[in-house]
Amino acid sequence: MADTTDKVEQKSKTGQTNIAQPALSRRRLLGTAGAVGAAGLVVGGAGGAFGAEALRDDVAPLSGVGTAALPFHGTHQSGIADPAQAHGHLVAFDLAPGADRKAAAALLRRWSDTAAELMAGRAPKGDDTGIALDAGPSSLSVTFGFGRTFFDRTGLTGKRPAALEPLPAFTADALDPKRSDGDLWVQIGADDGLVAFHALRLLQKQADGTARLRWQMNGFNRTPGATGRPMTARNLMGQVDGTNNPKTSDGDFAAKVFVPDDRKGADAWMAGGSYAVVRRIRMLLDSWEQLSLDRQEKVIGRRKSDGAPLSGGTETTPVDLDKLGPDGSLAIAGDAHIRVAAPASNRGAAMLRRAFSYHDGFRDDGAPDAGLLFVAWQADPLKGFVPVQRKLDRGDGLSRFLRHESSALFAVPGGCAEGEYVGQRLLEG
Ligand SMILES: C=CC1=C(C)c2cc3[nH]c(cc4nc(cc5[nH]c(cc1n2)c(C)c5CCC(=O)O)C(CCC(=O)O)=C4C)c(C)c3C=C
Ligand SMILES: [Fe+2]
Repeated sequence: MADTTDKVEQKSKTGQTNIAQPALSRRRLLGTAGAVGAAGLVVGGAGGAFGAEALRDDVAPLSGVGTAALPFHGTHQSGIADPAQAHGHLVAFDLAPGADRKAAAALLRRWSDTAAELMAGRAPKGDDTGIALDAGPSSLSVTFGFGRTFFDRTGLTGKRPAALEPLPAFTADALDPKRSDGDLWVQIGADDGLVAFHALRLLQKQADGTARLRWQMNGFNRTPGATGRPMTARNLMGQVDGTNNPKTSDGDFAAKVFVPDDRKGADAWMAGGSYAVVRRIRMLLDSWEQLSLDRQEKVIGRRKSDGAPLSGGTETTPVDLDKLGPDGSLAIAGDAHIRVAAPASNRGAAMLRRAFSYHDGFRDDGAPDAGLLFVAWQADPLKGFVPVQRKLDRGDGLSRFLRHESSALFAVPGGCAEGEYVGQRLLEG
């Protein structure tokens, strides 16, 4: 998951703007006041002496979540380097029989135009459902990608990137083909559930006749403002997840995540783009929750409370994989998830993890059908997800609590300029 520490500052770094909205709805203002009031109640309830201490600087002021907007136009698509939003929809479509390259281009144009309007907080052109009428953009992002099968169906086989070769089979895979792969992929994220669903519904309607829904998954993350101490998000196992992601401020961030601009040959159209590996990973929460806190922390190699590595320090302290404990054993166990997944254990292989949690009810045995919609972004899957998953698949401490249930790989082109649409360089180049 993308690092969400110091979210306000990071959002501005990644191009997010706050749209001035003089007409904030009454309900929105009441909601903010209500949240502040609730925080006040907690402070008051904790007693007088503690009340003063609770007014510490590290409690962030609540802000208008609805006013934040991400840019649709630019070098890269939004929804990659930006912090993951509170609500997510991942959707794959297959082209309808007879839909050709021209039809696909028209669809990407329709989708891009609509996404640009919605992300700016404007009403879409044409018919609207009204689902998000009184809401601001709420950090909406809409990100489009192409699956391997798209290229044959549109006569573009010659432009299919080598990086879209199918992912290798892993021994722990229990993949459902109906919820895997797809010709087209749309990732929608927003900090408001109605704004996210509104985008999903409009794009689905606009696909009518050209593309059919193949699979759809819904996810969530912590809502901005839900905690007074904004930090890296937690997953459904309770772990702080996303700490050691590449940071946008790292000198080599772009090299790890985005396809370089000087790309030549069949996949030159992918300049500024990225490859998304999408995996629905169910967590075996009944088994996981039976582990003691100590065992859970050893499985990951980090403390559960604050995400600090077991080699010492705070969440952001670099991990010391060589550190020995007082008894002479490794502070971070040999099979700890962060040891096995670390770039240092995988010849530098790195990816940007930007996940959503999911909960789809309960299975027949009563276990939660819940886990992670794992989305990993990288310039080349063979230098990111693939070598790391190969290593994890040999059995890190976490693997026995996970089931990989679906998988897909998409080529996500760079962003487009105003007046253009995402994928234009592929479809018209
Ligand atoms: C193939 C790549 C990875 C899969 C699949 C994966 C699944 C997965 N991970 C967690 C929880 C955590 N992962 C953490 C770190 C981490 N994970 C990967 C890769 C995959 N994880 C990497 C590359 C790293 C960073 C390693 C490092 O350099 O230190 C952590 C620790 C905090 C963090 O750095 O993010 C947690 C927690 C779950 C629950 C999961 C599948 C459901
Ligand atoms: Fe992980």
